[in-house]
Amino acid sequence: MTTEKKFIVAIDQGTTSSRTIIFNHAGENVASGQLEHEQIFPHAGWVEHSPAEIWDNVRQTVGIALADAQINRHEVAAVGITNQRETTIIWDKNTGEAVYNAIVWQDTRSQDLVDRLAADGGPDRFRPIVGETLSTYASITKIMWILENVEGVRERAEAGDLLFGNPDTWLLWNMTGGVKGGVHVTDVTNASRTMLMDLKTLEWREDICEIAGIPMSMLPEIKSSSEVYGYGRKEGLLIDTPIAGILGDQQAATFGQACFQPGMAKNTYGTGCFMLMNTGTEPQMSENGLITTVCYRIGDQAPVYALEGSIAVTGSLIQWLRDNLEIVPTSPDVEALAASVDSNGGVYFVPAFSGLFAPHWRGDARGAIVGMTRYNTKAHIARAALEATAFQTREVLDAMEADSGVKLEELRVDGGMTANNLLMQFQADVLDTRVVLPEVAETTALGAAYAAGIAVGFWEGEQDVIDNWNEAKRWTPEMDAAERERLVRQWKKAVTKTLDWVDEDTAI
Ligand SMILES: Nc1ncnc2c1ncn2[C@@H]1O[C@H](COP(=O)(O)OP(=O)(O)O)[C@@H](O)[C@H]1O
Ligand SMILES: O=P(O)(O)OC[C@H](O)CO
Repeated sequence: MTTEKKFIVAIDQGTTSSRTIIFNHAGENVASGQLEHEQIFPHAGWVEHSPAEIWDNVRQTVGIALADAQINRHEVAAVGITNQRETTIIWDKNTGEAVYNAIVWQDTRSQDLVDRLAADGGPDRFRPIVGETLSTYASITKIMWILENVEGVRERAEAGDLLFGNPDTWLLWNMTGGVKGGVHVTDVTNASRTMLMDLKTLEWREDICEIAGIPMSMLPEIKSSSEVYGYGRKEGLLIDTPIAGILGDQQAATFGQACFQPGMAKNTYGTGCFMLMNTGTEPQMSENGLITTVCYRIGDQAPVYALEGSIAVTGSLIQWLRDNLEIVPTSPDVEALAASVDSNGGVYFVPAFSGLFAPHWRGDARGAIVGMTRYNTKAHIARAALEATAFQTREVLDAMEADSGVKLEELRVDGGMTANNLLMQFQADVLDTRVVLPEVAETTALGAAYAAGIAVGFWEGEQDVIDNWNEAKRWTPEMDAAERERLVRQWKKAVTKTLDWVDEDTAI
């Protein structure tokens, strides 16, 4: 049995599935395992996951990936974790059991709590400190909801028995021993999505916790994105292996895409879309509806910040066409259906299913398909659904360019929807910017692998990431400028039709 450390294990705990990918020193994917988990929708606007199922699936995918690669823990230099951010889990440190399901980032049940916090000082009251406007997106009101609505939880939290974490923290605690000494830690990128961390000091804000009624004993210790947090538990497949990297999934993709220079940006096209632009070592506040977030921090080096445009519904709209309208058998089939017509036929589909996130932040918006005439077919709706991803991305890029003063020459892309050639060409056309896909499509897992590998000396640093990054494909703008701006004006008009929808007459 060899003891040479040749691999890094990356765990990517996402919204729809958990993946484990094993990378070699060249940053190549050598093996993987993936399992989907149940999406629980107890009421309109509520989205939950089972924390126990997530932990179980992650353990299984580690086993599948190790078996697939035919390697054992002795060949693994370190483990990195990346995760869906904001999603909130609270559990009992004595039993290891969650007190409630994970409340997922898309969940809008905490709107009343958002309004309550905003009543004193407005929705931007914490923004200069934490980098974002109050909305149902961040963890803060999800934690408050559990504390205020699940029986007995507040008392147990105040007694010091309960722990909070996003999926990174939940997995790390379980992987390092759980009730038998699990490590209760998060990294700066995940902490920056709670609205409880001060972006400058990188510490929890006592005053915000007090206003929200969140006992600070529940909160994990905040560490960098790249250092050894703990070691695999005795009972696990990765016993004694250092767990040495944690990044929120969108920050991990930014890292894996080697966006290390201020002004470089990536967009990930998955369930939602998340564009991040590296803005350097000082947090830059947005004037245009973007989030200021920590991009990464390597050990005790200065933190690097990003501006982020988060779009709630993109790939999930294609799933909705598949599952709810049943007009395509699988998501990839949307491309052929959309390509069967040569334009959207005047149809615009604004998928404000969870309200509108960046750059609008309108919880009162709801979805609308507008511009329909009797001429239209399901193909126009499919095309409008795909185009919605590109238009929403254009709004975010406009905001990012206005905030940063950077005219983006190239957008690096990744995620499931980048397989859609029609969408990617339309994206380049609507942005008037080159769109570039790297060879390794799993940039999220790769970013977490790099963070872990750098911490243990498997890789030396950012230059290795840059050297291993290779372009696979590019789309260049072809659309006439007048046509582009006409389409964007129509899109913006469509957006106005979705606003102010939710009021006292709205049934759900
Ligand atoms: N060829 C395609 N065209 C359009 N959408 C697609 C295509 N392939 C996958 N998708 C969408 O991409 C999403 C899956 O991408 P992925 O990066 O795995 O997402 P996540 O990490 O958010 O779970 C799904 O929402 C799916 O509908
Ligand atoms: O799991 P994903 O890829 O849909 O990403 C979710 C984001 O982290 C939510 O902020």
